[in-house]
Amino acid sequence: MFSDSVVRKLGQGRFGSVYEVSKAGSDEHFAMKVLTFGSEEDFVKNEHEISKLQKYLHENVVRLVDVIEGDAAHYVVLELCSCSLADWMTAAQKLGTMMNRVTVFRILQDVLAGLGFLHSRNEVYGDVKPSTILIGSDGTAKLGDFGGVVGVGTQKTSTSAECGTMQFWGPEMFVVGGNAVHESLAGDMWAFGLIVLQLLTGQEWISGGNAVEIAESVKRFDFVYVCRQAEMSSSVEALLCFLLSKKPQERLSSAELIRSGRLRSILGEETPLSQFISEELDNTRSLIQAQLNERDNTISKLTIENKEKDDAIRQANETIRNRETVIVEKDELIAKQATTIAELTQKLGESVAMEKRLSDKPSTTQSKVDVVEAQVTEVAKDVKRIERKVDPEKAITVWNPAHFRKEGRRFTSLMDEWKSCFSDEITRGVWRLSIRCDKYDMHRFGVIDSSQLEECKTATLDFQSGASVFWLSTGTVHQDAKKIAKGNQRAKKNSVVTIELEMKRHTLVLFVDDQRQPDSLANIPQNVRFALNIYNKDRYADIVSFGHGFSW
Ligand SMILES: Nc1ncnc2c1ncn2[C@@H]1O[C@H](COP(=O)(O)OP(=O)(O)OP(=O)(O)O)[C@@H](O)[C@H]1O
Repeated sequence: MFSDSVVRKLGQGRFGSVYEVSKAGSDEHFAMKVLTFGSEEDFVKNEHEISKLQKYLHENVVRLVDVIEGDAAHYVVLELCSCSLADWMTAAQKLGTMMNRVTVFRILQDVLAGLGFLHSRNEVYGDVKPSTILIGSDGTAKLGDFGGVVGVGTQKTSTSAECGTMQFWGPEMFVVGGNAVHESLAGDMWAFGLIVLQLLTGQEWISGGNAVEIAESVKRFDFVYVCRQAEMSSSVEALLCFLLSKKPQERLSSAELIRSGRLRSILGEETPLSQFISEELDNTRSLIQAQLNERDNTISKLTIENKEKDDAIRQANETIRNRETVIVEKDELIAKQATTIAELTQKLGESVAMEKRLSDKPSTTQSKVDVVEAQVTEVAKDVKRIERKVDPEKAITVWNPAHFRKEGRRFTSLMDEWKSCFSDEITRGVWRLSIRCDKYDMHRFGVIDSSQLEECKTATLDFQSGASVFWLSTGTVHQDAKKIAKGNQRAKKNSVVTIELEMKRHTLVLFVDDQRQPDSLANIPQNVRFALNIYNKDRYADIVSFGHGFSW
């Protein structure tokens, strides 16, 4: 019925919060006290307070409207009052005003009536203080908190946290350890006396920050001294003498005080009540309004602050979420890099192992070198044998044919004589020889008929002898020593010139810098060798590549 209709928070007690609520479907407003229960003990305490409120109906007791029992709290719906006496006194203090005697009288009379009602039923209110006295919408003061109500003589010892504010305990209530004993009605009258003094002087008279200091302050308290200080009338002093006596049995009971009419005679004597009523109600209203405004301001300030805090928290959460995403991405990147590193490390390990395997086999390599060198020696002998047959007049130098097999080999002529080199005999397949000369002047290379080889070696090795079938000389391509190929490009210094021999078709094709030249040679004999021929000192030719080629 009252859910979802909270208008604002009215106050906060030790055992719960109080809210203004509106009743669904009506304009009626109430106060709702939320008494939570975390334990069986709390539950019993709440039930105690509720049962007392249910039991006592009086115009100076706050009216209980309804009780709703939730899973973890009792929702106690009460008549809505304007404020507590404590709120009013604080507001008056802030405005620098004092309550006039009539107001004071009216409030005290209401409180006394409430206490008298409870006391007549042998109940100790147990928590008389400005914050438990509520001012109703018509200005009537009411006892508003029944959590401390106990039957007279009930041996109830409670801690300061449970039973009201220690500043209002009578001196007899203090027992060892800062606890209170509530068993007599006189305790309520002491607190009532303190409220009289506080309302008349606008000041609190019991001080102290902790239980021991407060107990000391109560025991030392001397109302006569206070009355003199505050220049109270003797009649007020006389009244307080019967309320603030250190001996409980000397205090007036609520019934005696009501019967005696002392409150009216002392406080109401100066001005007839009627004169002040309307003025006082106005004052009350403006004070209450001032206080309500202040509360609203505080609430709106807190709302703004809370909103700012919420925004800040939201932003911080957003930043954290973004950072978490970046961290996850970085983690993934690191994981990927770790995998790559592991793979590379494995590959490195494999290549180190391979290197080690290779370096462990020097003897194999060495033996290959030995074989090659032996072959070279054999070939050198061969060459010498051939050279011996050469006509010294027309001597030519023949290089080792094995040179052809080595890419990058450079042939150099140091003397002014022909120098030649012939590859092994070629009978089948496709073969290519690429060569780069410092100058194509006096360089020749091509293929030569094997059957003509001896003649070529012994004769001045001039390809014009007819033994040659194809060659390049002074940058020009020649065929059969006579014919200059048509349309073929001239080779320049450092051009790479390639000849491709195809033994199936018996053709020889020329390339200059990878450009196939139009004029090629057919009818190449069955058995041929590649030939390289240099004339002139300090000339050289590099074999760029030699081996099986591809047919075009
Ligand atoms: N019926 C009511 N109408 C208007 N305001 C109320 C009502 N009941 C309580 N309040 C406000 O809520 C405040 C807290 O009330 P509550 O009874 O919970 O605690 P208290 O008696 O002030 O303190 P404690 O319970 O700690 O002694 C009061 O001081 C008062 O300002």
